[in-house]
Amino acid sequence: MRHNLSEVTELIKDRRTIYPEFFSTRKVHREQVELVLNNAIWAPSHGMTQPWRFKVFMEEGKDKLGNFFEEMYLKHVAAEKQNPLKLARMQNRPKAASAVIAICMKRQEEERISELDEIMAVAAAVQNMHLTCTAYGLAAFWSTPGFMKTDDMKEFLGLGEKDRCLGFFYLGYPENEWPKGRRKPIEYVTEWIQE
Ligand SMILES: Cc1cc2nc3c(=O)[nH]c(=O)nc-3n(C[C@H](O)[C@H](O)[C@H](O)COP(=O)(O)O)c2cc1C
Repeated sequence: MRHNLSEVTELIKDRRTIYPEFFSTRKVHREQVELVLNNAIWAPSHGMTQPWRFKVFMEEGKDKLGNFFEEMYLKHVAAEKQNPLKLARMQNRPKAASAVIAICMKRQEEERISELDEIMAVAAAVQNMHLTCTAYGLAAFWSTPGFMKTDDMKEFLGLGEKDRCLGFFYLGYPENEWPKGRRKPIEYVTEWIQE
């Protein structure tokens, strides 16, 4: 065995989504965010395109992001569906976090690799990030608001026409006890074909 399998399994099972409303005021340092990103980039990618791109919002950058979220919510959520509580949450979440990382996918100019493969590679990178956070004891949340798909978002993040924003990754320290997770056992999700 090349690694401690029980530790790896423990880490994978311990990874949890913790929302920014449950982050404490303790700050995550830039060096920690750098380590999280340095682990992200070891994800696999088809053709080694390494399509992940990150925009890290910290300090005052988070205010900019929160204000932009407010604007996007008001613009892109139909007036009759708007909810003041959801709007306030959207705007306040970046403030509650130490860092918010915009998760982006850079599309290859030649489009040799399928868009789905590029997106899956970025998702693998996000899992690396989330596991690294868990190892650190950091709370993290991958958010995918509907307006991430808009041209406004692309412009805000400086993305190209074929690139994609795949959501926002919030980091902080948890305020409360680490939550427990649950999953359906593999019998519910697996079919074995042996003959
Ligand atoms: C691609 C992706 C997008 C997600 N987007 C949201 C989201 O927009 N809002 C939300 O509340 N949770 C979101 N989540 C978190 C899931 O709700 C969470 O992973 C799930 O409830 C399982 O909990 P766990 O992460 O603690 O195991 C997302 C998760 C993934 C993988």
